[in-house]
Amino acid sequence: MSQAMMTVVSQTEIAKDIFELRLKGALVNEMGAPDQFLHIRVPGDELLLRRPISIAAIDADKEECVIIYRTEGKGTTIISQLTAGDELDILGPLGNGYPIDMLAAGQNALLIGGGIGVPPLYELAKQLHAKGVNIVSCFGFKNKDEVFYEEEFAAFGKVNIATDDGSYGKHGFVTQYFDELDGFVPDAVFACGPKGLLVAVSKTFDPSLTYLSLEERMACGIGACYGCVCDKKNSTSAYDNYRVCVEGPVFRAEEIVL
Ligand SMILES: Cc1cc2nc3c(=O)[nH]c(=O)nc-3n(C[C@H](O)[C@H](O)[C@H](O)COP(=O)(O)OP(=O)(O)OC[C@H]3O[C@@H](n4cnc5c(N)ncnc54)[C@H](O)[C@@H]3O)c2cc1C
Ligand code: FES
Repeated sequence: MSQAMMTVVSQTEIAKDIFELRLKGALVNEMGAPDQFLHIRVPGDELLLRRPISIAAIDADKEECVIIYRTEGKGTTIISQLTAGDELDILGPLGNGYPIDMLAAGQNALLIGGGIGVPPLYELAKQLHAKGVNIVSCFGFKNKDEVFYEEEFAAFGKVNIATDDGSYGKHGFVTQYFDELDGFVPDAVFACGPKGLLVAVSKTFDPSLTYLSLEERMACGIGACYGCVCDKKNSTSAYDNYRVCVEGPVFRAEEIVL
């Protein structure tokens, strides 16, 4: 983990309020595991706390990486105004990403994402595909305007999409369609998205084979403030919990209480 400046290569709005930001810098050489995150200092003097955003793609040859984020408040709105050549102060890469060593060529991985939980699954899909793992992706979005990266994921396997209002793909929550996987039996399940989605995933699939990426509000991002704790299964005291920024953001479903 280092703190360094990275340069904006490009910024594109790829769906409603969803931005794809490509960054360049030596920090990319430290990136590896899918779904580690960057802790970004928002330009200007107004906002003290860094904002955590997952790494969506790593291009080591070009020393570039991609983050994809939704404008939620002041911080992400300021970041969305950056253009090529601007610089960002980044701390990272932070956290433990999705493990992939336990999967071998020919095994099956199911990727499940909700909204802005989809981006961190992209680097995962890339790395699993390179290993020869079969991939099926199931993604849920609010509506057609917010759908993104369908084609990019389709390069790695089948993509099922559902929208809350039925304006694209299947109608309803993506979690309603887990029994329509056409006989695809996952050897591991990887999910990222809102808590309701993570709860449904952990109830549906074997929790020892299911990896969930959690999002908690963060302050330090490096384990010092305990601002991001989540409940540990079978914890022995109120102080026996996990810090999402250090022990996570990815946990096996059987390790945590959602
Ligand atoms: C490990 C990690 C990875 C993340 N990766 C991504 C990503 O790849 N793409 C992306 O769009 N977002 C991601 N987030 C969420 C992102 O950090 C917040 O949306 C962002 O910090 C909001 O900052 P802001 O100043 O724009 O909004 P603020 O003004 O700080 O908040 C605006 C709204 O967003 C909510 N919010 C703020 N932070 C979080 C959070 N951490 N989790 C849930 N809700 C939050 C607030 O409750 C409020 O309603 C990630 C969060 C974590 C912890
Ligand atoms: S954000 Fe400070 S311990 Fe996780």
